[in-house]
Amino acid sequence: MTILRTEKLYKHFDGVKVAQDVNFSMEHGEIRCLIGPNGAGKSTFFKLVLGEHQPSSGEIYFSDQKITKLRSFERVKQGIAVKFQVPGIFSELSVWQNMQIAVQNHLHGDSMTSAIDKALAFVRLTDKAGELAGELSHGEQQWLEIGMAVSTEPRLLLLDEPTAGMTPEETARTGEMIQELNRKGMSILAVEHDMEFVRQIAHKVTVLNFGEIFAEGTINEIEANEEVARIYLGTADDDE
Ligand SMILES: Nc1ncnc2c1ncn2[C@@H]1O[C@H](COP(=O)(O)OP(=O)(O)OP(=O)(O)O)[C@@H](O)[C@H]1O
Repeated sequence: MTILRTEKLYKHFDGVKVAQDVNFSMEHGEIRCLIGPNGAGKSTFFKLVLGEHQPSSGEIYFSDQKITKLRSFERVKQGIAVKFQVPGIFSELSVWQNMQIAVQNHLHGDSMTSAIDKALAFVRLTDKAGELAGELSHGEQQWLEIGMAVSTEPRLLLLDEPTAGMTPEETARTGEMIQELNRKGMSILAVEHDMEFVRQIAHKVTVLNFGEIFAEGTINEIEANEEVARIYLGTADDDE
């Protein structure tokens, strides 16, 4: 059964096509990585899924329910969460207060407290609950955001470059976190540039180019695809 599916999705900005006939589908329980050159339309695709952009045409289905016309908050209620690349934390508030903001529209009282405790333990920030979010390291800030995104136990988690700016250790830890969430049943769609990280987590990879699905397959298939290498990975021999 699919968790996310798009049908002939198109998005134009003033005549410029940024999503073209995108027929995307991923299964429940899958970790999918979305890769592609700068400007390929990866963030736009996320925003379409989240309802931050309306498609020019086409449909979006979440767990077989059509969500194309739902507003963003309604999609969140259905079980879609996101962690964008640009930090969405309030640096002058504490780690706990940030978590509270993420959860308060969904839970109250004891259930809110226990959801926050659980999420903070998961991202290993329990000891830092009282610290200002702005004083956390870059990696910890990213994890706080992951904690905020998963605190409501979404069924689908969208991650936009979750390891950007991280040290190799932080990147490895983030990969483990994603795999742990996935073992608990969460489906994950991640935009990622770090191919080593993609190899660590992805069940399958989708390559976008000029708003179109250019290729799809396992990481081995994608890395062996010379056309992908030419447009993106920069490893193909162009000299022939
Ligand atoms: N609101 C907008 N108005 C007009 N054009 C836009 C808008 N948002 C994105 N675009 C254009 O759509 C194209 C796809 O952008 P998008 O940010 O989705 O690419 P991306 O694959 O996420 O790139 P990157 O890897 O650099 O983040 C780009 O040409 C961009 O300039």
